Amino acid sequence: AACSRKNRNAALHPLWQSPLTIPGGTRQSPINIQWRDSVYDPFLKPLKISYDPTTCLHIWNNGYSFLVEFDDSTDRSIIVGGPLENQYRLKQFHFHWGAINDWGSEHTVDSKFYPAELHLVHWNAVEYPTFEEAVMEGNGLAVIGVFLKLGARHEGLQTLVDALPAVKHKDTVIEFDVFDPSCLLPSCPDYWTYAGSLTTPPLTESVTWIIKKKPIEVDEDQLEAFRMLLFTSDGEEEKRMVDNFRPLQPLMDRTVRSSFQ
Ligand SMILES: NS(=O)(=O)N=C1NCCCN1
Ligand SMILES: [Zn+2]
Repeated sequence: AACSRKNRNAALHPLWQSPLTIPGGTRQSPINIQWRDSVYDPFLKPLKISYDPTTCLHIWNNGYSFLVEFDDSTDRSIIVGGPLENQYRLKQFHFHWGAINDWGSEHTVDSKFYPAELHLVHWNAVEYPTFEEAVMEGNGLAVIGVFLKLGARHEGLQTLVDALPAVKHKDTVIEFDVFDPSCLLPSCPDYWTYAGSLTTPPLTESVTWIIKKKPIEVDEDQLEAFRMLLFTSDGEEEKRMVDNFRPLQPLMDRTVRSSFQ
């Protein structure tokens, strides 16, 4: 239904029943990254990633996406460096994708959508005791975003794709006990970074985004495997899990920095 201007803030995103705009929000995500407006920052360090594949726990369909969750009770899977002042612990990764290949990513680059986007979610366990507390703090989270483009089959992703039929319905889970998510990262070290928010509830403005410049390639069958998941629980009328991305948010008073010239 069309939203008139006056109650635009009351508009809810059909998928998450969450506000399209956070009242007073000044650093919401996702955003369009205008390449020529990003500013090279020579002081940005290389991002250092060290994941222990045995910290992988399970895959579950939470009704928005499918999440691969990790044991974040120790510092065995962490990232450090880049724009970050502390080290951050890996908690989970998940994806956003479209019904067709023309869209699906949350961030865009020069207004171009990719068919899907991977988010690796980390929290600042140096300064905060739990993920739930870190979610409420401006420097609480760091999310690495990786674009997926249509191309060659991705062998590392395939082990994940093979497990998806077991989590077809909302609130289903399958054990997944060894996986190294660094196989899902492009080899190129280049990234953009900016201060933003979670793109699904609680939408808090607690995320240092690190968006990789280069996409990874996946093939059509692998994208189709994402699209056969369901938003709905077993026994309900089936709704395919597609278009689970939040609309673009205003940049406001922010600069996107690049680690490359
Ligand atoms: N798409 S996102 O920004 O990663 N949003 C998240 N919300 C809940 C906690 C994990 N991540
Ligand atoms: Zn996400």
